[in-house]
Amino acid sequence: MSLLLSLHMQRGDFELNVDTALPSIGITAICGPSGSGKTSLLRCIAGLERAPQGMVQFCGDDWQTQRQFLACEQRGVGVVFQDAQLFPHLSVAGNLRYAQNRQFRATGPSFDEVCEWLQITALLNRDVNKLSGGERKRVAIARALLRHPQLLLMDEPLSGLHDAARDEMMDVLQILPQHLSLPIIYVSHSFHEISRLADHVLLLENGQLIAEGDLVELSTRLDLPLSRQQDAGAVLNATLVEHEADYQLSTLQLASGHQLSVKQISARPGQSVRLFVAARDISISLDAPTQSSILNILNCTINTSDTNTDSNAETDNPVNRSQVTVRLALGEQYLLARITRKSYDRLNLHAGQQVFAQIKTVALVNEYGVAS
Ligand SMILES: Nc1ncnc2c1ncn2[C@@H]1O[C@H](COP(=O)(O)OP(=O)(O)OP(=O)(O)O)[C@@H](O)[C@H]1O
Repeated sequence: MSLLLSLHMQRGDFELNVDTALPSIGITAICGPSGSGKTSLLRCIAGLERAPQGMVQFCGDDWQTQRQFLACEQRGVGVVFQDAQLFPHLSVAGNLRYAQNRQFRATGPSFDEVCEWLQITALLNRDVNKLSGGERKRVAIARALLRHPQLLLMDEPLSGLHDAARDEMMDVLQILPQHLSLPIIYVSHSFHEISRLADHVLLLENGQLIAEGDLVELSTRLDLPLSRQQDAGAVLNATLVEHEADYQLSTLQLASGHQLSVKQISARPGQSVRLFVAARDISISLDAPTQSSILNILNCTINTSDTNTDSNAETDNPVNRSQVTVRLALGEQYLLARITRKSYDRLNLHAGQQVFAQIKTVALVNEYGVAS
């Protein structure tokens, strides 16, 4: 663990309390609803804000103790804000050169490498005031990386982008950890973003850390708000088995031995891939369907169910709710299935029952990524 945090801060009615140790590799997401304290926590880590009772230590270096407080510049962190904050009087290249001339460390990626990863080489001579929202964000990330930070912090870097630009940005961000050996902390309220990008997750609610851990494990826990979101689902680790070139499909295998067909992906056999299976894309059958167009029919066991799924329902009584989220065990991994309470009752589903989960292959299109 490289980033030790003990942060306690009171602001009117809002109280932030976070004690944790974050991993030194990969992307850690800070996730939670609006006002839960995500940005406040990020700013405390960056040294842009001081929690009066706080301790921050990075790789053995004290950034904040009772007696000292290093400012952002002294911590050597790169920060990407929601609104990019580019220098308006400088071109794209000018913004990048400004950062390159103020590097925290000698070691780090080159100018050309960063421009290639962020796909901004063609933009270098452009006026930053005439860039699209997505382009501005990519330049802001490049600028942060060119300072050679030892930690990269990003606050909702995809906010304000339309769906297509958001997907493009996620493609770019997804490959960054493969090139960089620095930890990234990523603030977002979007489970869709987090399921694609993060390895480790901190969940905040009203300033309190309610859960923390590996995304694969947290994504299917029914006691956490992630499983109640509209876009809830399971993040799974799988291995690419083979490609079916004739059908433009690829076969993935889970640790349990279950196999899944997905749209052909650009990984090699044996390579690890991450897969996201949305809860709403799974249906449950008591018998193995034999005449079905659905390719992915997985034999699994009901682990547990959440009858309080539609949290916006007007009543707290589970009996009056329309949806149920069912957690299905595939060996050590889990899937979530979102079904109607009517189907749940009609099939008399219960924990321990053997069932078949059906997942349409086309529902898995674009929901995967090659693991870093
Ligand atoms: N400068 C400030 N002064 C006083 N209160 C603040 C300040 N900034 C934030 N707050 C309050 O602190 C709480 C946490 O805010 P914060 O911005 O950290 O939440 P968040 O989870 O990042 O929210 P969002 O997703 O809406 O950006 C909120 O109640 C907010 O109103």
